[in-house]
Amino acid sequence: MKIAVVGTGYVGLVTGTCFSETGNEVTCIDIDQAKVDSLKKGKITIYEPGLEPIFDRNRKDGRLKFTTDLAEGIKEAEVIFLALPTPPGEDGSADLKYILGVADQIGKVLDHYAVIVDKSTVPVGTAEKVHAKIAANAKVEFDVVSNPEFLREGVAVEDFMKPDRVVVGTSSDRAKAIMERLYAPLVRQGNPIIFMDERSAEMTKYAANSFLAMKITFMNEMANLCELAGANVDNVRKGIGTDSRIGKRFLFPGIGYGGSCFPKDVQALGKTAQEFNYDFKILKSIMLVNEKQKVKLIPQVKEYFNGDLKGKTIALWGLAFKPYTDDIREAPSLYNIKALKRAGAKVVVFDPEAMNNVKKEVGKKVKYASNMYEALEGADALMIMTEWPEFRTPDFSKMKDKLKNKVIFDGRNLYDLHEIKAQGFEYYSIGRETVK
Ligand SMILES: NC(=O)c1ccc[n+]([C@@H]2O[C@H](COP(=O)([O-])OP(=O)(O)OC[C@H]3O[C@@H](n4cnc5c(N)ncnc54)[C@H](O)[C@@H]3O)[C@@H](O)[C@H]2O)c1
Ligand SMILES: O=c1ccn([C@@H]2O[C@H](COP(=O)(O)OP(=O)(O)O[C@H]3O[C@H](CO)[C@@H](O)[C@H](O)[C@H]3O)[C@@H](O)[C@H]2O)c(=O)[nH]1
Repeated sequence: MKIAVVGTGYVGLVTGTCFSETGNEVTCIDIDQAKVDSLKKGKITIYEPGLEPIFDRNRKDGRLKFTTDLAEGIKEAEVIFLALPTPPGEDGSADLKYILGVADQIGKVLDHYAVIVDKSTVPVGTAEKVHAKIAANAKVEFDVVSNPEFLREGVAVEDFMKPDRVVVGTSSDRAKAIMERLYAPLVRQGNPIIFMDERSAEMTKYAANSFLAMKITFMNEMANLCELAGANVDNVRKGIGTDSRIGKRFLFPGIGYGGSCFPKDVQALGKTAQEFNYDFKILKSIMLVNEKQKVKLIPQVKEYFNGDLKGKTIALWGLAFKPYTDDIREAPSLYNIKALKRAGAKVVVFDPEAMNNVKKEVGKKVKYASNMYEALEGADALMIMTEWPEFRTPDFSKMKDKLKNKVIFDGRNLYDLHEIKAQGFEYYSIGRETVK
């Protein structure tokens, strides 16, 4: 099948690359000339484990092409994916200017029947808006389908190629048959394609992200209570996660959720509720708790230094919003850097992948170490922001040699309490007893 993907960012590149792998002819379109030039030369523009070999193979075989020209890119495409940004607008609701702008352009150049697919995360009612925009100019028949994407950064290829489910919202039998054919190689592995109406499909995406954010937030609040009550949240997590009605995943407490999706999508669903005059109380709580949780360790760091961080050097391990990505959008590390700087501390950071992105955002306000141990050289304390695997099994003696004070503030519960005690560290983590 010939398909086009408009927007070649994270989701667009994964979508285009994976669909070329299942034998389709894919053209990815982006307005960013530098991005398209780089992709044409074979230089991948995102860090995503496992994507590069598939990208290389299909590009070389001519199944994966790139262009900045929308009309050329969608020529003869049976399916046109919109994988465009939907950032929060000024009031927190999803900004549809990219989607509707492209829909307007498509209407002007479309010269054959095609299924236009909203792959971006868009509020309920968007498929109708996209339809109206295209219809204003289109001289041919077309359908608009909602097909939200559920991939996670870092495991995006796996999530795309073996989806738990594929959700397709459409009221057109013609579009349904095309989507069924396109997804057949992926859903054949036993994972269902769930057809529904457009509005329910749009709502499903926000429901999934908000539910997961709620699960994490619940555990963060449980962790805070466990600390006060002398319980261990890790035990509680295991105790409830084994109940299949609750499930083991997304129960890990920490310093809040971040990334390009949960924060904006919980906020946008809240805005949708407001539009319909519905007071969705739990969403408000999720956002409030998460804001506080991100900087939860800061008061403990201050207390350790008797309230004064001026002149103290704090080392940060981990900057990305989660491991296996260089993405720092809404990363808790950025909020902690800000809080530490505001309190007068010096900050030295290390992350295996996200250093360049942080340099662009934070510049010279912090010092950049070339490895995890260099970050500790003469530092007064260590804070852990991201659970990269190399931080899980460090050389503790090397750490003790370099750190001025043997103290760790761990936002990701990386270490066993007995082991860290045996190593002689003072250790603060989330929802567990402090080791002194
Ligand atoms: N990143 C994720 O993990 C993820 C997962 C599921 C869903 N989503 C959703 O998918 C959508 C896209 O997210 P993303 O992370 O891929 O965004 P992104 O910012 O990485 O990529 C968007 C791309 O669109 C391009 N673009 C902007 N205007 C354009 C135009 N007029 N024509 C062509 N290209 C244009 C940009 O240059 C950019 O390359 C969002 O709605 C997001 O919520 C993201
Ligand atoms: O038990 C957990 C699991 C996750 N997190 C945090 O939650 C955030 C989001 O993690 P994750 O969901 O793995 O990352 P994303 O790549 O943002 O993926 C989410 O957002 C995407 C964009 O909408 C969706 O497609 C995915 O299904 C959804 O998981 C990160 O800050 C994690 O540190 C926790 O604190 N505890």
